Amino acid sequence: MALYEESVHKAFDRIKHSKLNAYITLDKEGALETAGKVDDGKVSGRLAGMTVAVKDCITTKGLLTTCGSKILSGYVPPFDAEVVARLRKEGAVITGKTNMDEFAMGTSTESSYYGPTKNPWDLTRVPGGSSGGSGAAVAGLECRMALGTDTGGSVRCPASFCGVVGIKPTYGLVSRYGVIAYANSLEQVGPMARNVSDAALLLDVIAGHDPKDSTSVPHDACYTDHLVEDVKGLTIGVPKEYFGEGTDKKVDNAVWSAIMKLDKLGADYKEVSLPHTKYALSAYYIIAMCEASSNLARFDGLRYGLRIGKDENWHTTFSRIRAEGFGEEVKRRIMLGTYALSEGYYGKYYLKALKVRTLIKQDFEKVFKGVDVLAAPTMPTTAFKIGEHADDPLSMYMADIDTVPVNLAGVPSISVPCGFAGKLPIGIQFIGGFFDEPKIIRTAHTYELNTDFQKLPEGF
Ligand SMILES: NC(=O)C[C@H](N)C(=O)O
Repeated sequence: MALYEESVHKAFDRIKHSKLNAYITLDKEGALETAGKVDDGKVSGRLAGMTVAVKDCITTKGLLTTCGSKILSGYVPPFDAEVVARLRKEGAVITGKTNMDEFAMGTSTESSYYGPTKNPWDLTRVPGGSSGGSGAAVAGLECRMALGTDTGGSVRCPASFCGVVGIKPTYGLVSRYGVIAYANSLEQVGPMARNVSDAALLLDVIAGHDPKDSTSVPHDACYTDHLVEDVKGLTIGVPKEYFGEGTDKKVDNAVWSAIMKLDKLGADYKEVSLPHTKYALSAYYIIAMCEASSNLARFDGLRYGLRIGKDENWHTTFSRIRAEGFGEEVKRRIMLGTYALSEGYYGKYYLKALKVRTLIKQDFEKVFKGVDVLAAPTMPTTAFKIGEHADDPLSMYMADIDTVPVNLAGVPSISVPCGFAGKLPIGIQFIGGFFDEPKIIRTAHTYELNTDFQKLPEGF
């Protein structure tokens, strides 16, 4: 059997016996077809023959796309998202659609209608979210790389919990055309992979201007050119608000060891402050829920997706479909977002949150005048137990404390493994200024080359 076809068979064999529930939909037939064409020399490109899994909120022509929700049951898009079209153009072998928190709302992948995904390092724990299926599939060798989306940490959190690499690009760098929107002003599609080189390669393919997305920015760069081992003269800022209280001691220590390692390799570090960090979570959740309440108004089951009961008047049918089709967390956010946007509360919540967002952005702009990159924990803890936050949504929101400021500001960040607490991986994030992906990729790559935290979970 030819080389790439064989690698597809291997991946699908692993998936068949997997306990992870990383995928919602598989496309073995399509994957074998593309791999066969690569083997025959009919398809080529920078990702030729490489297996890539795609988060289920990114539309794929002819392939079920559910966003982890019952309301999109049976929805098969007639078009590809721009990022998917770019994958195909470069010869990628798309394995299938990965599990996720419903409409990307969550930090654990537990809110998926299709059941929770398990963490390959410990099956009793969550893989992080909302791109938990992508993180688990990469860590569990069920694909070589994957796409996720990061609205408030959804790529970096599962990267951290699953011991892989994840990038949240600068806002506007990657097209959102064909990405089912949760909170447009915050989200970006980002690569996930087992090492920085693969993540940079995937970013090369998906980044770049797309006239079909009005927020897409013309900006050319080759990220794989920056896979150099060199941090000499680089100044690393260590934001004091990201350490200490609320952060697991083991996470704190691992991140500090990473900073010391980079110092030894020739970088300098200094403590800095991002003083508005403490307001980031509230601002993020208000803005994200407001945008979600507006975005999700389009799901009425009348044109596509779930259709139940017999059709009655418009209002009854519409309400029944939405009541049945959306899960609890999605409903909570629609209601809270609608409330925050309503007359009398709009100024008090939504407008205020936007003002806080500006202050947070300014914090980053100021700090990057004195440092090249920032280093901080990606998550304040390692992967938590499935069900641990089930009855307390607020405690789940709190886990996003270190990731959401980056989305509010629009700057890029990369998460890489930096140690273990017991058998559970810990992640460090390197944050850059606008379009400073080359710098954070160089820092992460140099760090990765000088450490050995790129391990496979036991049994894989
Ligand atoms: N979508 C994300 O980036 C995840 C974030 N925890 C949220 O629920 O909004």
